[in-house]
Amino acid sequence: MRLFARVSYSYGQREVLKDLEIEARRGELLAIIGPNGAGKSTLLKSLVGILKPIGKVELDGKDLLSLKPAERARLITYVPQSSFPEFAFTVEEFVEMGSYMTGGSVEEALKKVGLWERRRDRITTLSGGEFQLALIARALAQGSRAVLLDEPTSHLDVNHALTVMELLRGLKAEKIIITVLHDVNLALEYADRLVVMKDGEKFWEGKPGEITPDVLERVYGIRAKIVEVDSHRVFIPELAKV
Ligand SMILES: Nc1ncnc2c1ncn2[C@@H]1O[C@H](COP(=O)(O)OP(=O)(O)OP(=O)(O)O)[C@@H](O)[C@H]1O
Repeated sequence: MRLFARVSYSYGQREVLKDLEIEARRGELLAIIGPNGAGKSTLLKSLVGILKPIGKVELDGKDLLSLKPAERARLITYVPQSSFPEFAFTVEEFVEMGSYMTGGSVEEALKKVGLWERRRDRITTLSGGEFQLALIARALAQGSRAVLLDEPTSHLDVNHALTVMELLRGLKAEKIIITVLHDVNLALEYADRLVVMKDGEKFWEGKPGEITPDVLERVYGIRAKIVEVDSHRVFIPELAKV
C-alpha cells in the first residue's frame, strides 16, 4: 500500500501548501511536525479530500481526488483534532458512524483500542484520552487502507499519549498511518520517517535518527539540543529564548 501526493492549496489568495510532495507506505509510521500555521492540518485535509487541492493524491495508483465520498471513505480516513462531543451517543453508536458508509467492523475497532467494555457508556462520560481512542476506533471501523491523524496526542497526559502512539505503531503493519504531531519527542521515538513542514513547504524529510538540532532550531526558531539517553534520541529545547 502506498500513498503519493503532490499538492498545492490556497485559502483565497493565500497559498498555504506550495507544491508539497509526500509519500507514505504501509509498514512505516510517518509523522509530520512543524510550527503552528505551517500547513499540517491543511495538508491532511487535502489528502483526504475535505479540501480540494490542486495536484494529485494517489492511493495504490487510484486518484483519490476524483472518487465519490463513499468510495474515498473505503480507502482513506481522517481523525480530526479532538474536540469533545456534546451529543449523547453511546461509545458503540459513535464508532458505528465510522462503519456506516463502508460496513467495517465496530467490534474489532472497539477491541483494538480497548474500549469494548465501555461500549454502552455515553461518549460524554469518557475522559479526554479515552475519547481520543474512540475517535481512532471510529476511524478503524471505517476499514480504510490509510488513516491520517491530526495531533492525536495533543490533549493527553504522557501515559495516554504513549498508549495512542503504541496503538499507531501496532496499526502500521496493516495500514498506511500518517500523523501530525506537536510533540517532537514522540515523533523522534515512534516515527519511522519524519516530514518537517514550514510555511507550506517540506523543510526536511528523513529518518528520526538523522535529524539534527540545527533543522529543529531553524524550523521552530529556538535553540535546541538532541541528546542520547538509553539509546533514545531526546530533543531538548533551550528554555530561555535568546
Ligand atoms: N479556513 C481557513 N481560512 C483561511 N486561512 C486558513 C484556514 N485554515 C487555516 N488557515 C491558515 O492556513 C495556514 C495553515 O494552517 P494549518 O491549520 O494548516 O496549519 P497547522 O500547521 O496545522 O497549524 P497548527 O499547528 O497551529 O494546527 C495558517 O496560516 C492558517 O491561518
